[in-house]
Amino acid sequence: MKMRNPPVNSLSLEFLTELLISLEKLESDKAFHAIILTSDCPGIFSAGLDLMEMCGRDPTHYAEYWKAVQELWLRFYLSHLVVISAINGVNAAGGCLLALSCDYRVLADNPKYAMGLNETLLGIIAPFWFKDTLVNTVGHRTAERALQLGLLFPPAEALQVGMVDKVVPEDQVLSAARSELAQWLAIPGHARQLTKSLMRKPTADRLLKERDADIQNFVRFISRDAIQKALRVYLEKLKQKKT
Ligand SMILES: CC/C=C\CCC/C=C/C(=O)SCCNC(=O)CCNC(=O)[C@H](O)C(C)(C)COP(=O)(O)OP(=O)(O)OC[C@H]1O[C@@H](n2cnc3c(N)ncnc32)[C@H](O)[C@@H]1OP(=O)(O)O
Repeated sequence: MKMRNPPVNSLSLEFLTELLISLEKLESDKAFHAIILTSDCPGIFSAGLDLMEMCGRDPTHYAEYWKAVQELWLRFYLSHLVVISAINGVNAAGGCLLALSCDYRVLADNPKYAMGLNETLLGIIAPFWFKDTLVNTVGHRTAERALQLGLLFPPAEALQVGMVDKVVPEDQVLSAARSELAQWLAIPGHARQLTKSLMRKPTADRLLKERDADIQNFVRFISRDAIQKALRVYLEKLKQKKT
């Protein structure tokens, strides 16, 4: 599955919906057993959630958007398919969450390709299920430091803390993901799927139990004047970087 939403694969509502439909199609076709998730945007895996969806819109839109974000995470996190990410670019916040929801992560060895949950740098907060997904991957202490500081880890550090499983030269990221896949596909499917569910269901259930409250919380938070201002300032900084 090659993500293509130029220029930065930001996860707009439309793009989230496309990803969701693609995933559902693959999951419902018995011929498919695995996905390699990668990017078609040079140097960028994903810039995360689309800030334009969270800025200057009305509460109904925020609620619709957040429901789609939740849905995509739940589907990826609990997918019965083997999902491996071949991370071939910088990967921030919501994009990093997508990679963390995969079963295995291969990252291209380029110092520019940092990844992490950098929400605090924007003056916003990673929701509890982003946090849980990170904790399940790197452990509590590393997650606590990474989340508070909004750290984006370059490849060597991402490997060291366990945020990714393998770092390979850039031209080998897809072949390395394919090689890894062979090992996962050699395991009896039902046993692997049930084990995945056993490991992940408690984390997903936390959100499933509180889904509506989580939407309301997001809408309340993102609608605050101070948060809207912080997002506008961040977007402006991104634009000024060019001049
Ligand atoms: C209670 C809970 C409350 C809230 C929870 C919210 C959780 C949020 C999760 C998120 O995912 S927030 C998004 C975080 N993402 C980032 O911080 C990444 C921001 N982007 C960048 O750092 C860079 O763009 C880059 C990905 C490193 C790429 O850099 P490059 O120099 O190649 O491109 P450029 O910066 O010029 O961007 C091109 C173009 O794209 C716009 N852009 C970038 N990122 C986003 C984004 N996330 N959403 C929307 N638009 C984005 C950027 O402004 C440029 O636009 P322009 O061409 O019109 O100037």
